Amino acid sequence: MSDNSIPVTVLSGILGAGKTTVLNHVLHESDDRDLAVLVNDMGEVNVDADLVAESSDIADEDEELVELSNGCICCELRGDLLDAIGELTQRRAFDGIIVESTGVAEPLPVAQTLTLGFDQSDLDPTEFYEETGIEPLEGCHLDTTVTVVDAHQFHTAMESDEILDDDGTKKHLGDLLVEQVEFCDVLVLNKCDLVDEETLEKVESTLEVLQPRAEIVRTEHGRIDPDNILETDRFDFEEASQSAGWIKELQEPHESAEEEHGVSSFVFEARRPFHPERFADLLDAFPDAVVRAKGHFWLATREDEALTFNVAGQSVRVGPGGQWIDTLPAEERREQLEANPQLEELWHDRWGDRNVRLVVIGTEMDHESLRDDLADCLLTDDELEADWSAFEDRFPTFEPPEPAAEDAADEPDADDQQEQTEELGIAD
Ligand SMILES: Nc1nc2c(ncn2[C@@H]2O[C@H](COP(=O)(O)OP(=O)(O)OP(=O)(O)O)[C@@H](O)[C@H]2O)c(=O)[nH]1
Repeated sequence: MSDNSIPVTVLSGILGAGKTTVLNHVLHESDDRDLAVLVNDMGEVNVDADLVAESSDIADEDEELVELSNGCICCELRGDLLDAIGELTQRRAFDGIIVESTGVAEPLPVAQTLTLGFDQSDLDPTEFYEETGIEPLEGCHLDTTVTVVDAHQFHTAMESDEILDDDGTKKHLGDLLVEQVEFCDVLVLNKCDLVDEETLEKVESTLEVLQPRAEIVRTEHGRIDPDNILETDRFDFEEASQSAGWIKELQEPHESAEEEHGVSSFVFEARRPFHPERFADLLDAFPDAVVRAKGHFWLATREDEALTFNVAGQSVRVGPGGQWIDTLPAEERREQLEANPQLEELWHDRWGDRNVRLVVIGTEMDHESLRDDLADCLLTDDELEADWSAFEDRFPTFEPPEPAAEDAADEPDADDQQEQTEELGIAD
Protein backbone atom coordinates (compact mmCIF):
# COMPACT_ATOMS: atom_id res chain seq x y z
CA MET A 1 0.00 0.00 0.00
CA SER A 2 1.33 3.44 -0.90
CA ASP A 3 2.40 5.96 1.72
CA ASN A 4 -0.44 8.28 0.90
CA SER A 5 -3.17 5.65 1.14
CA ILE A 6 -5.84 6.96 3.55
CA PRO A 7 -6.38 4.76 6.63
CA VAL A 8 -10.01 3.89 7.36
CA THR A 9 -11.28 3.05 10.86
CA VAL A 10 -14.64 1.26 11.29
CA LEU A 11 -16.54 1.68 14.56
CA SER A 12 -19.07 -1.00 15.50
CA GLY A 13 -21.03 -1.67 18.68
CA ILE A 14 -24.59 -2.38 19.69
CA LEU A 15 -27.15 0.36 20.14
CA GLY A 16 -26.13 2.86 22.78
CA ALA A 17 -22.67 1.34 23.45
CA GLY A 18 -21.08 4.74 22.91
CA LYS A 19 -19.92 4.81 19.27
CA THR A 20 -20.97 8.43 18.70
CA THR A 21 -19.46 9.46 22.03
CA VAL A 22 -16.13 7.86 21.08
CA LEU A 23 -16.30 9.42 17.63
CA ASN A 24 -16.97 12.89 19.02
CA HIS A 25 -14.15 12.57 21.50
CA VAL A 26 -11.68 11.43 18.83
CA LEU A 27 -12.69 14.32 16.56
CA HIS A 28 -12.29 16.71 19.42
CA GLU A 29 -8.82 15.41 20.24
CA SER A 30 -7.62 15.31 16.64
CA ASP A 31 -6.91 18.93 15.80
CA ASP A 32 -3.70 17.81 14.18
CA ARG A 33 -5.52 15.43 11.84
CA ASP A 34 -7.71 16.20 8.85
CA LEU A 35 -10.47 13.59 9.21
CA ALA A 36 -13.56 12.62 7.27
CA VAL A 37 -16.52 10.86 8.90
CA LEU A 38 -19.10 8.57 7.40
CA VAL A 39 -22.12 7.82 9.56
CA ASN A 40 -24.62 5.08 8.80
CA ASP A 41 -28.10 5.45 10.22
CA MET A 42 -30.94 3.02 9.67
CA GLY A 43 -33.83 5.36 10.45
CA GLU A 44 -35.57 8.07 8.49
CA VAL A 45 -34.17 10.76 10.76
CA ASN A 46 -30.44 10.78 11.01
CA VAL A 47 -30.02 11.60 14.68
CA ASP A 48 -26.43 10.47 14.93
CA ALA A 49 -25.26 12.62 12.08
CA ASP A 50 -26.97 15.69 13.51
CA LEU A 51 -25.33 14.99 16.81
CA VAL A 52 -21.93 14.64 15.20
CA ALA A 53 -22.41 17.79 13.19
CA GLU A 54 -23.59 19.80 16.17
CA SER A 55 -21.35 18.69 18.91
CA SER A 56 -18.03 18.02 17.30
CA ASP A 57 -15.33 19.55 15.23
CA ILE A 58 -17.05 18.04 12.25
CA ALA A 59 -18.62 21.40 11.56
CA ASP A 60 -15.16 22.77 10.90
CA GLU A 61 -14.60 23.62 7.31
CA ASP A 62 -11.73 21.24 6.88
CA GLU A 63 -13.65 18.17 8.03
CA GLU A 64 -16.20 16.26 6.04
CA LEU A 65 -19.30 14.40 7.14
CA VAL A 66 -21.17 11.98 4.93
CA GLU A 67 -24.41 10.30 6.00
CA LEU A 68 -25.70 7.02 4.68
CA SER A 69 -29.31 6.54 5.67
CA ASN A 70 -32.16 4.12 5.23
CA GLY A 71 -30.22 0.93 5.09
CA CYS A 72 -27.29 -0.87 6.55
CA ILE A 73 -23.72 -0.72 5.25
CA CYS A 74 -23.26 -4.39 6.11
CA CYS A 75 -25.97 -5.37 3.64
CA GLU A 76 -27.88 -3.30 1.07
CA LEU A 77 -25.71 -0.17 1.30
CA ARG A 78 -22.39 -1.88 0.65
CA GLY A 79 -22.09 -0.25 -2.77
CA ASP A 80 -23.05 3.17 -1.34
CA LEU A 81 -20.38 2.78 1.32
CA LEU A 82 -17.71 2.26 -1.29
CA ASP A 83 -19.02 5.07 -3.47
CA ALA A 84 -18.99 7.46 -0.50
CA ILE A 85 -15.48 6.48 0.54
CA GLY A 86 -14.35 6.68 -3.08
CA GLU A 87 -15.66 10.25 -3.32
CA LEU A 88 -14.01 11.26 -0.06
CA THR A 89 -10.72 9.75 -1.20
CA GLN A 90 -10.84 11.76 -4.39
CA ARG A 91 -11.83 14.97 -2.62
CA ARG A 92 -8.53 15.32 -0.79
CA ALA A 93 -5.79 13.47 1.02
CA PHE A 94 -7.47 13.12 4.42
CA ASP A 95 -5.36 11.84 7.30
CA GLY A 96 -8.09 9.34 8.03
CA ILE A 97 -11.70 8.31 7.44
CA ILE A 98 -13.86 7.06 10.33
CA VAL A 99 -16.95 4.98 9.54
CA GLU A 100 -19.60 4.68 12.27
CA SER A 101 -21.80 1.64 11.69
CA THR A 102 -25.34 1.25 12.94
CA GLY A 103 -25.98 -0.71 16.13
CA VAL A 104 -27.15 -3.75 14.15
CA ALA A 105 -24.25 -3.91 11.70
CA GLU A 106 -21.99 -6.92 11.60
CA PRO A 107 -18.36 -5.86 11.17
CA LEU A 108 -17.29 -8.84 9.05
CA PRO A 109 -19.31 -7.99 5.91
CA VAL A 110 -18.38 -4.31 6.25
CA ALA A 111 -14.69 -5.24 6.42
CA GLN A 112 -15.17 -7.68 3.56
CA THR A 113 -16.72 -4.99 1.40
CA LEU A 114 -14.01 -2.50 2.23
CA THR A 115 -11.19 -4.97 1.77
CA LEU A 116 -12.55 -6.17 -1.55
CA GLY A 117 -13.34 -2.62 -2.52
CA PHE A 118 -9.76 -1.67 -1.89
CA ASP A 119 -8.71 -4.68 -3.90
CA GLN A 120 -6.32 -6.20 -1.39
CA SER A 121 -8.07 -9.34 -0.36
CA ASP A 122 -7.39 -12.92 -1.30
CA LEU A 123 -11.14 -13.56 -1.51
CA ASP A 124 -12.42 -13.85 -5.03
CA PRO A 125 -12.76 -10.22 -6.14
CA THR A 126 -13.91 -11.04 -9.66
CA GLU A 127 -17.03 -12.75 -8.41
CA PHE A 128 -17.67 -9.96 -5.91
CA TYR A 129 -17.41 -7.18 -8.49
CA GLU A 130 -19.52 -9.07 -11.01
CA GLU A 131 -22.24 -9.72 -8.47
CA THR A 132 -22.34 -6.26 -6.96
CA GLY A 133 -21.27 -4.06 -9.87
CA ILE A 134 -18.91 -2.34 -7.42
CA GLU A 135 -15.66 -0.88 -8.72
CA PRO A 136 -12.46 -1.53 -6.78
CA LEU A 137 -11.23 1.52 -4.90
CA GLU A 138 -7.79 2.96 -4.66
CA GLY A 139 -6.18 5.48 -2.39
CA CYS A 140 -7.35 4.11 0.97
CA HIS A 141 -7.18 0.96 3.07
CA LEU A 142 -8.99 -0.55 6.02
CA ASP A 143 -6.66 0.22 8.93
CA THR A 144 -8.53 -0.62 12.17
CA THR A 145 -11.80 -2.27 13.09
CA VAL A 146 -13.07 -1.13 16.48
CA THR A 147 -15.90 -2.55 18.57
CA VAL A 148 -17.30 -0.38 21.35
CA VAL A 149 -18.68 -2.46 24.23
CA ASP A 150 -20.87 -1.12 27.03
CA ALA A 151 -19.21 -2.48 30.20
CA HIS A 152 -22.35 -1.87 32.23
CA GLN A 153 -24.73 -3.67 29.86
CA PHE A 154 -22.40 -6.43 28.61
CA HIS A 155 -23.62 -9.30 30.77
CA THR A 156 -27.25 -8.17 30.53
CA ALA A 157 -26.98 -8.09 26.73
CA MET A 158 -25.41 -11.56 26.66
CA GLU A 159 -28.21 -12.95 28.81
CA SER A 160 -30.96 -11.00 27.05
CA ASP A 161 -33.48 -12.82 24.90
CA GLU A 162 -34.19 -9.65 22.92
CA ILE A 163 -34.50 -10.37 19.22
CA LEU A 164 -33.29 -7.77 16.72
CA ASP A 165 -34.73 -7.58 13.25
CA ASP A 166 -32.09 -6.49 10.76
CA ASP A 167 -34.03 -6.18 7.54
CA GLY A 168 -35.87 -9.46 8.01
CA THR A 169 -32.97 -11.32 9.60
CA LYS A 170 -33.85 -12.15 13.17
CA LYS A 171 -30.98 -12.22 15.58
CA HIS A 172 -30.44 -12.30 19.32
CA LEU A 173 -28.79 -9.26 20.83
CA GLY A 174 -26.10 -11.48 22.39
CA ASP A 175 -25.42 -13.09 19.02
CA LEU A 176 -24.73 -9.73 17.40
CA LEU A 177 -22.61 -8.63 20.33
CA VAL A 178 -20.47 -11.78 20.05
CA GLU A 179 -20.04 -11.27 16.29
CA GLN A 180 -18.90 -7.70 16.88
CA VAL A 181 -16.46 -8.76 19.60
CA GLU A 182 -15.07 -11.68 17.62
CA PHE A 183 -14.25 -9.60 14.57
CA CYS A 184 -12.23 -6.55 15.58
CA ASP A 185 -8.73 -5.26 16.21
CA VAL A 186 -9.51 -2.96 19.14
CA LEU A 187 -12.17 -3.40 21.83
CA VAL A 188 -13.18 -0.14 23.51
CA LEU A 189 -14.65 -1.08 26.86
CA ASN A 190 -16.76 2.01 27.46
CA LYS A 191 -18.97 3.18 30.34
CA CYS A 192 -16.37 2.01 32.86
CA ASP A 193 -17.66 4.73 35.19
CA LEU A 194 -20.85 2.71 35.69
CA VAL A 195 -19.29 -0.52 37.01
CA ASP A 196 -17.00 -1.53 39.85
CA GLU A 197 -13.52 -2.97 39.32
CA GLU A 198 -14.64 -6.55 39.90
CA THR A 199 -17.34 -6.40 37.23
CA LEU A 200 -14.93 -4.69 34.89
CA GLU A 201 -12.37 -7.44 35.31
CA LYS A 202 -15.03 -10.08 34.71
CA VAL A 203 -16.19 -8.42 31.49
CA GLU A 204 -12.59 -8.01 30.40
CA SER A 205 -11.81 -11.70 31.05
CA THR A 206 -14.83 -12.74 28.97
CA LEU A 207 -13.79 -10.41 26.14
CA GLU A 208 -10.24 -11.79 26.24
CA VAL A 209 -11.48 -15.35 25.88
CA LEU A 210 -13.92 -14.46 23.09
CA GLN A 211 -11.32 -12.36 21.27
CA PRO A 212 -7.71 -13.00 22.32
CA ARG A 213 -6.10 -10.88 19.59
CA ALA A 214 -7.75 -7.49 20.09
CA GLU A 215 -6.31 -4.73 22.20
CA ILE A 216 -8.73 -3.83 25.01
CA VAL A 217 -8.92 -0.16 26.00
CA ARG A 218 -11.03 0.94 28.98
CA THR A 219 -12.85 4.26 28.58
CA GLU A 220 -15.27 6.54 30.39
CA HIS A 221 -17.47 8.72 28.21
CA GLY A 222 -15.56 7.58 25.14
CA ARG A 223 -12.39 9.34 26.25
CA ILE A 224 -9.81 7.45 24.22
CA ASP A 225 -6.44 8.44 22.82
CA PRO A 226 -7.09 8.79 19.06
CA ASP A 227 -3.85 6.88 18.40
CA ASN A 228 -5.56 3.79 19.81
CA ILE A 229 -7.96 3.63 16.89
CA LEU A 230 -6.47 5.76 14.10
CA GLU A 231 -3.56 4.65 11.89
CA THR A 232 -2.85 1.62 14.05
CA ASP A 233 -2.15 -0.59 11.02
CA ARG A 234 -3.69 -3.48 12.97
CA PHE A 235 -6.20 -4.74 10.42
CA ASP A 236 -5.52 -7.95 8.54
CA PHE A 237 -8.52 -9.70 7.03
CA GLU A 238 -7.18 -13.19 7.42
CA GLU A 239 -6.08 -12.65 11.02
CA ALA A 240 -9.28 -10.88 11.97
CA SER A 241 -11.48 -13.64 10.61
CA GLN A 242 -9.42 -16.32 12.37
CA SER A 243 -8.97 -14.53 15.68
CA ALA A 244 -12.11 -15.58 17.56
CA GLY A 245 -11.38 -17.38 20.81
CA TRP A 246 -13.36 -20.48 19.79
CA ILE A 247 -11.21 -20.92 16.66
CA LYS A 248 -8.02 -20.75 18.75
CA GLU A 249 -9.56 -23.20 21.19
CA LEU A 250 -10.42 -25.70 18.44
CA GLN A 251 -6.93 -25.39 16.97
CA GLU A 252 -5.14 -25.76 20.30
CA PRO A 253 -7.64 -27.34 22.69
CA HIS A 254 -6.88 -27.14 26.38
CA GLU A 255 -9.07 -27.61 29.39
CA SER A 256 -9.03 -24.27 31.16
CA ALA A 257 -10.85 -25.19 34.30
CA GLU A 258 -9.85 -22.23 36.43
CA GLU A 259 -9.45 -19.11 34.37
CA GLU A 260 -9.56 -15.65 35.84
CA HIS A 261 -12.88 -14.40 37.11
CA GLY A 262 -14.64 -17.67 36.46
CA VAL A 263 -14.26 -17.56 32.65
CA SER A 264 -13.26 -20.94 31.25
CA SER A 265 -13.53 -23.22 28.23
CA PHE A 266 -13.33 -26.83 27.14
CA VAL A 267 -13.54 -28.91 23.99
CA PHE A 268 -16.00 -31.82 23.82
CA GLU A 269 -15.13 -34.58 21.35
CA ALA A 270 -16.87 -37.87 20.55
CA ARG A 271 -16.86 -40.64 17.95
CA ARG A 272 -20.53 -41.54 18.19
CA PRO A 273 -23.61 -39.54 17.21
CA PHE A 274 -25.96 -37.52 19.37
CA HIS A 275 -29.41 -38.90 19.98
CA PRO A 276 -31.68 -36.30 18.30
CA GLU A 277 -34.30 -36.20 21.06
CA ARG A 278 -31.89 -36.03 23.97
CA PHE A 279 -29.65 -33.44 22.30
CA ALA A 280 -32.65 -31.27 21.33
CA ASP A 281 -33.85 -31.45 24.95
CA LEU A 282 -30.43 -30.34 26.18
CA LEU A 283 -30.37 -27.42 23.74
CA ASP A 284 -33.84 -26.36 24.87
CA ALA A 285 -32.43 -25.90 28.35
CA PHE A 286 -28.82 -25.06 27.53
CA PRO A 287 -27.07 -23.64 30.61
CA ASP A 288 -26.98 -19.84 30.89
CA ALA A 289 -23.38 -20.11 32.06
CA VAL A 290 -22.37 -20.83 28.43
CA VAL A 291 -21.45 -17.56 26.75
CA ARG A 292 -20.23 -19.06 23.51
CA ALA A 293 -20.14 -22.49 21.90
CA LYS A 294 -19.19 -23.45 18.40
CA GLY A 295 -18.32 -26.55 16.43
CA HIS A 296 -19.92 -29.37 14.51
CA PHE A 297 -21.77 -32.54 15.43
CA TRP A 298 -23.04 -35.80 14.10
CA LEU A 299 -26.72 -36.52 14.61
CA ALA A 300 -27.84 -40.16 14.43
CA THR A 301 -30.72 -39.33 12.07
CA ARG A 302 -28.43 -37.45 9.61
CA GLU A 303 -26.03 -40.05 8.37
CA ASP A 304 -24.62 -38.08 5.47
CA GLU A 305 -24.27 -34.55 6.74
CA ALA A 306 -22.49 -32.81 9.56
CA LEU A 307 -24.39 -30.09 11.41
CA THR A 308 -22.87 -26.91 12.80
CA PHE A 309 -23.50 -25.67 16.28
CA ASN A 310 -23.41 -21.99 17.23
CA VAL A 311 -24.29 -20.59 20.64
CA ALA A 312 -23.86 -16.90 21.51
CA GLY A 313 -25.56 -15.78 24.70
CA GLN A 314 -29.19 -16.89 24.48
CA SER A 315 -28.95 -17.68 20.78
CA VAL A 316 -28.66 -21.34 19.79
CA ARG A 317 -28.27 -21.97 16.07
CA VAL A 318 -27.85 -25.15 14.09
CA GLY A 319 -26.82 -25.20 10.43
CA PRO A 320 -25.58 -27.43 7.62
CA GLY A 321 -21.95 -28.47 8.00
CA GLY A 322 -21.33 -30.23 4.69
CA GLN A 323 -21.17 -33.85 3.71
CA TRP A 324 -19.07 -36.37 5.65
CA ILE A 325 -16.21 -37.47 3.45
CA ASP A 326 -17.08 -41.08 4.26
CA THR A 327 -20.29 -40.73 2.23
CA LEU A 328 -18.58 -39.54 -0.96
CA PRO A 329 -18.10 -41.79 -4.01
CA ALA A 330 -14.88 -43.80 -3.65
CA GLU A 331 -12.86 -41.72 -6.12
CA GLU A 332 -13.79 -38.40 -4.50
CA ARG A 333 -13.19 -39.78 -1.06
CA ARG A 334 -9.69 -40.89 -2.07
CA GLU A 335 -8.97 -37.42 -3.47
CA GLN A 336 -10.16 -35.76 -0.27
CA LEU A 337 -8.08 -38.07 1.88
CA GLU A 338 -5.01 -37.39 -0.22
CA ALA A 339 -5.61 -33.64 -0.04
CA ASN A 340 -6.19 -33.72 3.73
CA PRO A 341 -3.65 -36.12 5.24
CA GLN A 342 -4.67 -35.07 8.77
CA LEU A 343 -7.93 -36.97 8.16
CA GLU A 344 -6.06 -40.24 8.41
CA GLU A 345 -5.61 -39.70 12.12
CA LEU A 346 -9.30 -38.94 12.51
CA TRP A 347 -10.49 -41.83 10.35
CA HIS A 348 -12.53 -44.46 12.15
CA ASP A 349 -12.90 -48.00 10.76
CA ARG A 350 -16.66 -47.97 11.11
CA TRP A 351 -17.61 -44.27 11.12
CA GLY A 352 -15.08 -42.72 8.76
CA ASP A 353 -14.74 -39.01 9.56
CA ARG A 354 -18.05 -38.71 11.43
CA ASN A 355 -17.47 -37.10 14.78
CA VAL A 356 -18.57 -34.49 17.31
CA ARG A 357 -16.32 -31.54 18.16
CA LEU A 358 -17.58 -28.58 20.15
CA VAL A 359 -15.78 -25.80 21.97
CA VAL A 360 -17.65 -24.35 24.92
CA ILE A 361 -16.79 -21.05 26.63
CA GLY A 362 -18.58 -19.88 29.76
CA THR A 363 -18.56 -18.02 33.02
CA GLU A 364 -18.91 -19.93 36.30
CA MET A 365 -19.51 -23.01 34.18
CA ASP A 366 -19.63 -26.47 35.74
CA HIS A 367 -17.46 -28.37 33.25
CA GLU A 368 -18.04 -31.80 34.67
CA SER A 369 -21.79 -31.52 34.73
CA LEU A 370 -22.02 -30.06 31.20
CA ARG A 371 -19.59 -32.67 29.86
CA ASP A 372 -21.77 -35.37 31.48
CA ASP A 373 -24.92 -33.83 29.99
CA LEU A 374 -23.34 -33.80 26.53
CA ALA A 375 -22.06 -37.36 26.94
CA ASP A 376 -25.57 -38.48 28.01
CA CYS A 377 -26.85 -37.22 24.64
CA LEU A 378 -24.59 -39.63 22.74
CA LEU A 379 -26.07 -42.95 21.65
CA THR A 380 -25.60 -45.73 24.18
CA ASP A 381 -23.98 -49.02 23.13
CA ASP A 382 -27.46 -50.56 22.71
CA GLU A 383 -28.74 -47.60 20.70
CA LEU A 384 -25.71 -47.82 18.41
CA GLU A 385 -26.96 -51.21 17.25
CA ALA A 386 -30.64 -50.13 17.00
CA ASP A 387 -32.55 -48.60 14.05
CA TRP A 388 -31.48 -44.91 14.13
CA SER A 389 -34.18 -43.81 11.72
CA ALA A 390 -36.79 -44.57 14.38
CA PHE A 391 -35.54 -41.70 16.59
CA GLU A 392 -37.59 -38.53 16.59
CA ASP A 393 -35.66 -35.69 14.95
CA ARG A 394 -36.97 -32.16 15.47
CA PHE A 395 -33.85 -30.41 14.21
CA PRO A 396 -34.33 -28.24 11.12
CA THR A 397 -33.64 -29.74 7.72
CA PHE A 398 -31.35 -28.07 5.21
CA GLU A 399 -30.72 -28.08 1.49
CA PRO A 400 -28.85 -31.23 0.42
CA PRO A 401 -25.16 -30.81 1.20
CA GLU A 402 -22.79 -29.72 -1.54
CA PRO A 403 -20.98 -32.75 -2.90
CA ALA A 404 -17.30 -33.10 -2.10
CA ALA A 405 -17.31 -30.74 0.84
CA GLU A 406 -13.93 -30.03 2.36
CA ASP A 407 -13.10 -31.55 5.71
CA ALA A 408 -16.65 -31.62 7.01
CA ALA A 409 -17.29 -28.55 9.11
CA ASP A 410 -13.94 -28.64 10.81
CA GLU A 411 -12.33 -25.72 9.04
CA PRO A 412 -13.69 -22.48 10.40
CA ASP A 413 -14.88 -20.53 7.42
CA ALA A 414 -15.79 -16.85 7.38
CA ASP A 415 -19.06 -17.56 5.65
CA ASP A 416 -19.60 -20.70 7.65
CA GLN A 417 -22.73 -21.55 5.67
CA GLN A 418 -24.43 -19.05 7.96
CA GLU A 419 -27.04 -18.26 5.34
CA GLN A 420 -28.85 -21.47 6.12
CA THR A 421 -28.39 -21.70 9.87
CA GLU A 422 -31.57 -21.77 11.91
CA GLU A 423 -32.16 -20.28 15.27
CA LEU A 424 -33.69 -22.84 17.57
CA GLY A 425 -36.57 -21.42 19.51
CA ILE A 426 -37.22 -18.26 17.44
CA ALA A 427 -40.55 -18.52 15.69
CA ASP A 428 -40.89 -16.69 12.37
N1 LIG B 1 -22.30 6.99 32.02
C1 LIG B 1 -21.82 6.92 30.79
N2 LIG B 1 -22.63 7.24 29.74
C2 LIG B 1 -22.11 7.17 28.50
C3 LIG B 1 -20.78 6.78 28.25
N3 LIG B 1 -20.57 6.80 26.93
C4 LIG B 1 -21.72 7.17 26.36
N4 LIG B 1 -22.65 7.41 27.29
C5 LIG B 1 -24.05 7.79 27.07
O1 LIG B 1 -24.72 6.67 26.49
C6 LIG B 1 -25.69 7.08 25.53
C7 LIG B 1 -25.44 6.40 24.19
O2 LIG B 1 -24.21 6.85 23.69
P1 LIG B 1 -23.94 6.99 22.12
O3 LIG B 1 -22.55 7.46 21.94
O4 LIG B 1 -25.03 7.76 21.47
O5 LIG B 1 -24.06 5.48 21.70
P2 LIG B 1 -24.07 4.88 20.20
O6 LIG B 1 -23.37 3.58 20.28
O7 LIG B 1 -23.57 5.87 19.24
O8 LIG B 1 -25.62 4.64 20.02
P3 LIG B 1 -26.44 4.39 18.63
O9 LIG B 1 -25.95 5.41 17.66
O10 LIG B 1 -27.85 4.59 19.05
O11 LIG B 1 -26.17 2.99 18.21
C8 LIG B 1 -25.57 8.58 25.46
O12 LIG B 1 -26.56 9.14 26.29
C9 LIG B 1 -24.19 8.88 26.02
O13 LIG B 1 -24.11 10.16 26.63
C10 LIG B 1 -19.96 6.43 29.39
O14 LIG B 1 -18.78 6.04 29.29
N5 LIG B 1 -20.54 6.53 30.61
